[in-house]
Amino acid sequence: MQTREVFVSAPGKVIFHGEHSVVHGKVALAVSVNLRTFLRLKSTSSAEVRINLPNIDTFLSWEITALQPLLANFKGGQCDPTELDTDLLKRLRTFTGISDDSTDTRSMAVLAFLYTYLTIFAESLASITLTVWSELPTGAGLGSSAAYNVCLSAALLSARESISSPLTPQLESASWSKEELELINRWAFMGEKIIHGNPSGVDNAVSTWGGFLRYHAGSITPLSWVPILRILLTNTKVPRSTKVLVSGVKDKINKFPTVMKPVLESVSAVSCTCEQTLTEMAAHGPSAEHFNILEELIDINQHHLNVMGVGHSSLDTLCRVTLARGLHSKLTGAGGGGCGITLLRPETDPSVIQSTVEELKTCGFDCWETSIGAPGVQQHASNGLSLDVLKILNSY
Ligand SMILES: Nc1ncnc2c1ncn2[C@@H]1O[C@H](COP(=O)(O)OP(=O)(O)OP(=O)(O)O)[C@@H](O)[C@H]1O
Ligand SMILES: C[C@@](O)(CCO)CC(=O)[O-]
Ligand SMILES: [Mg+2]
Repeated sequence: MQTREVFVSAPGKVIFHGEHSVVHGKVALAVSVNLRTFLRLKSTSSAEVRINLPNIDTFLSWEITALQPLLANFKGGQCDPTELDTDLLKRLRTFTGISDDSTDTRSMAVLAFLYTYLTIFAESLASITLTVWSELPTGAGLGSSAAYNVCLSAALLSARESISSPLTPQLESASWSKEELELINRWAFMGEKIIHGNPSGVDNAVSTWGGFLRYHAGSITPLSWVPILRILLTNTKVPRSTKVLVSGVKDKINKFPTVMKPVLESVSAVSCTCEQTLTEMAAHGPSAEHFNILEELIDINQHHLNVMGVGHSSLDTLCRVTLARGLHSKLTGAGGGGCGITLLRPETDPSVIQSTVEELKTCGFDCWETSIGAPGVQQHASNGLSLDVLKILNSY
């Protein structure tokens, strides 16, 4: 391994429509946001692997000689992952003392990291230190797990020289080829399986590719023709676990298949109608009627998500406060708390936005206007990062 230092970053996302249904093969529409996770990987000579995760107050290291036996029965040489190696994951759980039903933040982050590190470096475990820091709230529906997994995969694959280093001396930031991005995405999906249990793959796809995507049963279609949309993001700060919520929806579908399947189908139709409307808006210019349709679709989907059991009283509050000012909101991501999105119309008066944000803040929520369509995973030169981010990444 030649690498001394690698910097990468990957964005979070909002799901416009299709969360949960997408896990069951339905259509979702999602877009990257301008909040990113950053990672610094450094080669060391300490004969250990170290991970610093300041967002979750986790700073751990393992001796390479202690990790090596975990690979004893490993089939090895996996250069393109398709399935999670459940034997290795089981050995990792025993090694770390993390039980099968554990969903706590630190356990999930550590398992995903060790699994990705061991499988990528199986042939020769390298001495490295990784520091990951994110602008995204952890576990709030904005794809923090996907951005984490995409950064891990990109940095580890790059350090292992399984993918190139796209940076040239003239560039501050650069991305990889289509084939290399596909590999990063597939590896990140393994990490998502560890954190989400049964992920659809939409979150890691958006974090890898960036932009606005239609996602359907593993097939990713970038939407290049979309109008400029203004979105208010609200974090209710109610903690939740995507894994637990996804598994709750599955239980409900198994219990009431004839009741729930039409709901999933209807959400899929909402995604398709939304896509159609966005395409028309981009082609002919947005009209008030287009915005009426987008708002109605938001309301319909929010009701469906409540039917799936992933609503929360904090999200009801968000919908009520915004609707009182004529604005429409829905949860985004796995729900159960976490974040919601509110669509702003071009004619929405700035004073209305300001008073909405103020009232949401008095409810104890964080609320801000976000910009969407950020670039996907990137490698950075140190001068391609802001001084603030660099200071954090270099302080461990
Ligand atoms: N900055 C980070 N540092 C360490 N671990 C992180 C970080 N961001 C995310 N994680 C890991 O991802 C987990 C959160 O994943 P989860 O899927 O529950 O939420 P999310 O990805 O933010 O929301 P959603 O999946 O609904 O978009 C955390 O518990 C932690 O294990
Ligand atoms: C709830 C879900 O649909 C989206 C989480 O952002 C889960 C997934 O697609 O993996
Ligand atoms: Mg997640």
